[in-house]
Amino acid sequence: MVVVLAIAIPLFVSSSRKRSKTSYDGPRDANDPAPAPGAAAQTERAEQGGDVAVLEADPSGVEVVETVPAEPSLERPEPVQGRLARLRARLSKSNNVLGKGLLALLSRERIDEDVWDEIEETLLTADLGTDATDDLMLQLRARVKVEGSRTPERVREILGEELLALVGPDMDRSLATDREDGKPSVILVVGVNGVGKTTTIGKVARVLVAEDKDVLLGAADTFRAAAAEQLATWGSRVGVPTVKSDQDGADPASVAFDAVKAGVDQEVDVVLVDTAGRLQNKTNLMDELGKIKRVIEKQAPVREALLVLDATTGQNGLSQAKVFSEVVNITGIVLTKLDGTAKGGIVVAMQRQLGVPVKLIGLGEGPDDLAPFDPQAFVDALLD
Ligand SMILES: Nc1nc2c(ncn2[C@@H]2O[C@H](COP(=O)(O)OP(=O)(O)OP(=O)(O)O)[C@@H](O)[C@H]2O)c(=O)[nH]1
Repeated sequence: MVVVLAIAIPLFVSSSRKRSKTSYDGPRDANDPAPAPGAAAQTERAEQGGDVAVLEADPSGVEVVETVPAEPSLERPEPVQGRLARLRARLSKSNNVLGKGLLALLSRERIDEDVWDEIEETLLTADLGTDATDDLMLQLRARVKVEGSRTPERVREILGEELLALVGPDMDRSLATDREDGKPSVILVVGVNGVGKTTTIGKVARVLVAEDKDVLLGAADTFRAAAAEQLATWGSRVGVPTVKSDQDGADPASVAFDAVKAGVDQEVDVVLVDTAGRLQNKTNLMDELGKIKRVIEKQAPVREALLVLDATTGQNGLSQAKVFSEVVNITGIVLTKLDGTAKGGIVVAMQRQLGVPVKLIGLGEGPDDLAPFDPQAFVDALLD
């Protein structure tokens, strides 16, 4: 099998990233090994605008081809700070149903059983799930009773506090993106097809580049040939290399192995591994993902397994989610397409069902439309 490692070398780096980091062809950090003989000449040729192809024998018998297309300039990803605040308008559908709808109902002077029924229906419509809806109803009834007359400001405060408690402000939503024990952090990304895995990996790579991390992508979604190409394109826009196979239907575990090996050899901070979601049955899925994880862990532990879920599928996504969580130890959820749904309550439902935090949310198709999930900013966006 031939594995292609596509590395985009910029001619002009407009961002503040260190020039050498984007090429991964020489000493990038203080602790990096000395460059291989010829590396300087290779970089020089690339800087002059030429393509470079390096063939080398991999100890596992896999032929590795390294191509270095010259790129005029790299994109500069947006800083991550305050992204959810910037993207809050994208939650407008959820905001109208969950936030504004509830605020209006709870602000009524008299809240009789009919109004409570409407409140319950609103929560269920927003896909909060029955458990969370029951809990929130209990809390709201108790607080409204104690409160007596309510100003709109007070209603907003109460609802804000209760929604925040439901979303779980204390869950650890950090991503493992630092090297540990001299190894890169490997992040495995799983989920059914079409939920936005490849797009999410591309966006996460940009987030990491904005944080000045060295990143490498592994295209272990070998089911759809275009997926690997799509991933490599995302990477090349920000100078991140992709390890992929040039063969349709290649063994995904083998690509994952090569990607992590390249990540270890090149001393990157993070290796993000894309996987295919099109698997006919659970046994097949278990076998394939299990194998991918095993071969990766011959070289470095999988520090994160992110499950990507499409928010627009609502409660239907939950059964898929459960299957994946039985196969791999999910450490976080990425909820995509929250910009296209009124069902913002799905954040709470997913977390409750799977017992793991939503770490990232997708709020559009743009390259920087992915935000770290911040419970307070999320609740504020729903209510304001
Ligand atoms: N509106 C919106 N669209 C999104 C978001 N995330 C991904 N998409 C779109 O969803 C579609 C599918 O995304 P992919 O990344 O190809 O999905 P995938 O899970 O990798 O699919 P396969 O490779 O077929 O398994 C694309 O058109 C994306 O642009 C999001 O947060 N909001």
